[in-house]
Amino acid sequence: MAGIMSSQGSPVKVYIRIRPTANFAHELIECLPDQQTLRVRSKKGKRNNHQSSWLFQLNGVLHNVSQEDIYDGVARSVVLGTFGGYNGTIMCFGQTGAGKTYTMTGAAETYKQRGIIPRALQEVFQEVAGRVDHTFSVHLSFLEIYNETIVDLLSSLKHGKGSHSGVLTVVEEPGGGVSVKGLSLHLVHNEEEALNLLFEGEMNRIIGEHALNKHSSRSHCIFTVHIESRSRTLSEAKYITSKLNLVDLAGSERLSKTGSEGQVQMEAMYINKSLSFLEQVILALADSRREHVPFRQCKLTHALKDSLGGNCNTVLVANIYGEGAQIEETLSTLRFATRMKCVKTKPLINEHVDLVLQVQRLEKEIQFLKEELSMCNKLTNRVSNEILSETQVEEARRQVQRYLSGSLVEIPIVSITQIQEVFAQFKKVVLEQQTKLREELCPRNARVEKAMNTTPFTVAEVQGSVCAVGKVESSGYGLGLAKSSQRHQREVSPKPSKARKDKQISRKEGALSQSPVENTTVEATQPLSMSESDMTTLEPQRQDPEQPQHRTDSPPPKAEAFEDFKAERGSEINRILKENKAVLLDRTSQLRTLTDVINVTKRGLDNITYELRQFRERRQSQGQFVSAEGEPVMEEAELSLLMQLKELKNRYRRAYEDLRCTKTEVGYCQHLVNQCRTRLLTEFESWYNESFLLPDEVLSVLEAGPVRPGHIPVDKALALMEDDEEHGDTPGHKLQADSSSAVSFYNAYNRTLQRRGSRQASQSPDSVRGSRSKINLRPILSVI
Ligand SMILES: Nc1ncnc2c1ncn2[C@@H]1O[C@H](COP(=O)(O)OP(=O)(O)OP(=O)(O)O)[C@@H](O)[C@H]1O
Repeated sequence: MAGIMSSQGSPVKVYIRIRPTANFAHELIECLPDQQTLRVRSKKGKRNNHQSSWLFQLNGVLHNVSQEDIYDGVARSVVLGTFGGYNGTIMCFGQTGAGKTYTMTGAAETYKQRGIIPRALQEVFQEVAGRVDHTFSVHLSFLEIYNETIVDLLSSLKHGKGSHSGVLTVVEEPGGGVSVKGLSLHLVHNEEEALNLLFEGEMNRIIGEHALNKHSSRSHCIFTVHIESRSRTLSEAKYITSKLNLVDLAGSERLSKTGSEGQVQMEAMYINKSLSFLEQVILALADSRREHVPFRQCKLTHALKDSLGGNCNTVLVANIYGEGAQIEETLSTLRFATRMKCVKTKPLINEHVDLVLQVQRLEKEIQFLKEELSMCNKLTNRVSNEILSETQVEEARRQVQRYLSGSLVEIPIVSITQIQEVFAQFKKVVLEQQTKLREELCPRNARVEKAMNTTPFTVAEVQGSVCAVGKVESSGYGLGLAKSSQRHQREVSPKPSKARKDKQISRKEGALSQSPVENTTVEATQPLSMSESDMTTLEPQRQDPEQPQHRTDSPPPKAEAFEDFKAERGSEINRILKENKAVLLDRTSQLRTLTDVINVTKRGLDNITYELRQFRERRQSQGQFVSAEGEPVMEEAELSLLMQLKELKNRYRRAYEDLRCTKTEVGYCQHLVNQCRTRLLTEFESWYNESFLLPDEVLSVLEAGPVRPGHIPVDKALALMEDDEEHGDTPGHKLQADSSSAVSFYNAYNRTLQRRGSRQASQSPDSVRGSRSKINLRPILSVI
C-alpha cells in the first residue's frame, strides 16, 4: 500500500457533549464563551482539597446542540476525508447513559434525531452519486466486543464476504493497520441498503438495563464503512481505499450507582476493564517518551489500534452529564478527553496498485515495445519477409483512400511490408488520376487532335507507306508536287502564288537562254541551303549585277515564299497552329489567374494564422475561459478567424487542384503547338525545295519512285545529278537505273530525319533547326 502523509501528525480532535437535563449544575459546570473551555468545580471540595475547580480546553464544548450541528461540526470533515483516501474514526466515550449511543446512532424513532452514523451514510452516498469521474464500491461491517469477544453483528445476513464461523480475531496488516479476521463485509449500493444493515446490527446488539439507562449498551460497537474508489478517466491501475470507523463505546459505570448484579455486573466489569486498558493506551500514546503502546492488552484497544495511533483522522466525542450527581464521572471523562487530545495520528492516503491491471498494462506496454523494436530492426536491416494478406492489402487501400480524403490524419506504420503496400496504393491512385485526367482533357483537345489526325503528315505515313509522287492527298492540304505536266498546268491556274509565278518566270527564262546542264550548274553554284545571313535578313535575294543572266532564275525569298505557303498550301496546318496557339494562350492566362488566386489565398492564410497565434498567446498569458460544462470558451473574433481559415484552406485546395489540371493542359497545348509549328516548317521546306530548287529531271525521277519529292533533301537530290554527270551517262538513263537504290537510301535517310524531327518537335521549336537540312529556320520561326 502506498501512502501520502498529509502532515507530520495531527492531534486527535476532542469534543465534549453535555446531555441535556432540567437540573443542569450551573454552579459546578460552566461553559466558557469560547465554546471550547469547560470549567468544573468540585462539589463541596471535600475530595479535591488542593484545587476546587478545573479548566478543560478541548476542540469544542457542545451544549444544547442539535444532532445536525453535531454531525456538521464533528463528523462531516472526517466523513469527507475518506473520499480523499484517508481513514477516519469517530468515537463516543463517556459514562453510561451520558448519550453516546444517542450521539452515534440517534433516536431511531425520530428522523431529526438520527445520529452520526445514518447521517454519515447519507453523505457517503451523496458523494458517490456526485463524483461521476470515479467508480466506488461501499462495503459495511458491524462488530461488537462483548465480554472480550468479538461478535459480527451482521453475520446473520447472507452475501457477506470474508465471514467465517470461527472466532473473530484482530490481525495486524502489513502497513501497520489492523483488521478483524472473519468479519463479514457487505456491499451496499445506496443509503437505504446501508441503513438496513445498520438497523439490523443495532437489533443484534446486546442491551441491558440498569439504574442509569434502561437501554444500556453492554458492548463496544464498531460500525465500519469501507470505501474503494477508482478513477474513470485515468486508466492507471492505481486506486484508493479508506475506512470510516464509527465507534460507540460501552459506558463506564460504577456498580454502586448502576446497581448492577449478576450478568449485568459481569458485563460492567469487562467494560470497565477494557476502558481502563483504553486509558493506558491513550496515556502511552500521549507520552512521546513511551516506546511501547499496549494495544494488545484487550480486544478493544487492539481493534482500535490504527484509529488511535495510526493513519486516521480521529475525533473523540466525550459525553457527560450536566448534573451535579455525576460530577466525579464527568471529571474522569474530561481527564480522559484531555489526554486524548495529546494523542497524534498521522493521516495517510491509502493508495494501492491493482496488480491485475498493472500486469495487463505492463503486458500491453511490452507488446508495444516489442512491435517498436521489431519495426526498428526492420528499418535498420531493411529486412522484410512478411507477406500481407488480402485483408491487410485491402486495409492499406482503405487507409490511403481515407488519408487522401482527409478523414484519416495519419496512416499508422505497422511494418516495412505495410509501408511498401501503402506506397503501392498511392501509386495506383496517382496512375488512376492520370488516366482520368487524360480522359477529361481529351474531349477539350479533340477538335485539335482530330484536325491533326486528318492531315496527311502522320508519323506512320512518313515511316511506312509513301504517297505516290505528285499524288495530292484527298483531305487537308496537298503535299508534294504534281507531275510535270500538271505543274505546267498549274502555271495557268487562275491564282498562282507569287513564289510559283517567280519560279515559273525564272524557269521559262532559263529554258530560253540556258541548256539544262548549264541550268543545273547555275543551280549548283547557288547555295542550296540558305546561309544564316540569308535567313537573318530575310531580304529577297537580289540579283548580283556581276553574275550572268541565268542567275535571274533564283528562288524567291524564303520569308515571302513562306507567307505564300501559309496562305495556300500550308493554310490548313497554319489554321490548326493558330487555333492551338489560341487555346494555349487561353490556358496560360487561366494559369496566371489561378496562380494569382493561390498567392492571394496563401497571403490570407498566413495573416489569419498569425492573428490566431496572437490570440492563443494572449490566452495563454491571460488564462483560458471555461464554460459551465468545462469546455474552453473562445472569443467571437477568434471563432470568426477560425471559420475564415477553414474557408480559405478550402479555397486554396480547390485553386491548387485547378492549377494542377490547368498546368497539365498548358503542357499538352504547348506540345500541340510545337508539333504544328514543326510540321508547318518542315512542309514549307519540302515545298520550297521542290518548287524552286530541284531540277525537273530530279523531280521526274522522284515521281517514278515510291518517295515523295518533299522527303528528299535537295542537296542530295542534286548530288545524284552530279554523280550521273561525272560518269558521263545521260542523266535520264542513269537516274532511272540507280533510282531505286538511291531512293531507298534517301527514303531511309528521310525516315531517320523525320523521326528525329518529330522527337525534336516535342522538345522545342528551336531544336528543329537544321534537323532536315542545312536551312536555317530561325527567321521563319520568329515570324510564326
Ligand atoms: N443530547 C441528548 N438529547 C436528548 N436525549 C439524550 C441526549 N443524550 C442522551 N439522551 C437520552 O439519554 C438516554 C441515554 O442515552 P444513551 O443510550 O445514548 O446513553 P449511552 O451513553 O449510550 O449509555 P450506555 O453507555 O449505557 O449505552 C437515551 O434515552 C437518550 O435518548
